[in-house]
Amino acid sequence: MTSVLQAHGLGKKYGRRWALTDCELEVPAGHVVGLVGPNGAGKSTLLNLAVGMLSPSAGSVEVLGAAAGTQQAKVGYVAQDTPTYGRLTVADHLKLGARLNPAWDESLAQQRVQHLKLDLKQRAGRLSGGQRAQLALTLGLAKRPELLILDEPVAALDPLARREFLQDLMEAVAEQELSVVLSSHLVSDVERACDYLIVLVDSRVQVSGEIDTLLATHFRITGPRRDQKDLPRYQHVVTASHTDRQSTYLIRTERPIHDPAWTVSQLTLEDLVLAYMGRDVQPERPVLEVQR
Ligand SMILES: Nc1ncnc2c1ncn2[C@@H]1O[C@H](COP(=O)(O)OP(=O)(O)OP(=O)(O)O)[C@@H](O)[C@H]1O
Repeated sequence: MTSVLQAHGLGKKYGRRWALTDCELEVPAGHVVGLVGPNGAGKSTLLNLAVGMLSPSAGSVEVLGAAAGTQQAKVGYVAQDTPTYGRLTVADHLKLGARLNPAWDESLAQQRVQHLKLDLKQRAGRLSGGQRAQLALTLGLAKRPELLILDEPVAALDPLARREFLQDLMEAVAEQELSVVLSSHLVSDVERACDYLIVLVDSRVQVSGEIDTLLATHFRITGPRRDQKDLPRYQHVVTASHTDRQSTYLIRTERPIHDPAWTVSQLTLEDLVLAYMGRDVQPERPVLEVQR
């Protein structure tokens, strides 16, 4: 199956500072991919490279099997600031969408506008932030893309609207051949809607893969204090912490853990994400918002 997103040695530099470094990714089609990471990690940079709005400073990126930016009819993109034209009405946006997109689904667009109670005659500049986001998302979905890329699509939505939007997205993925890559700060949204995870921190991909597989291969082990060098080589340490007598490791391994000295526990998605982000949640300065 074609990869929706494939990156090799991908990097982007703004001036002298790298915003994305050595990015290796291969995301298969048919997934809802959650791209998570703290502010400034490089998420928008990666998504902008994927849609061809930025060009790489190093390496390459392909989308749907072709160079990024060359498949615009098949790729929908909703940028972080949910761009709309302030002076145009909601109806104008739909007309524009219909004119610019060969696979435009007018009935889907009308249905969503009605359901969201958006006034067709209202100028976009007079909509609330959340309504503007919904309009931009409607345009993205009605384009009927093969790949929909959404940069923090639900950030401006209220909790109910957020849940409904993610539900719509999952239905669209189930009904049509749609793959989605969305960035989010909310682990709960990723948990609800995504089946594939990419964690990006400090301009590097820390981990990527199907969420079920990641959860089945990561464990917390706790037991009498032991040095990392004394763990088997097939147990890859993600994080380690020690007291005088006890060690706790978060490890990735494909093999069963038989050592009776360890108490083994499964991880939640939140544990896993936070472990790769390299630190615990600090209430006074959260790096990743966790909502239940
Ligand atoms: N146009 C630009 N010029 C210079 N530096 C930039 C530019 N855009 C982004 N950066 C820098 O690149 C780094 C990555 O930014 P990016 O917007 O990709 O992060 P992000 O993970 O999307 O963050 P957020 O979650 O806050 O949206 C940051 O350090 C940012 O300051």
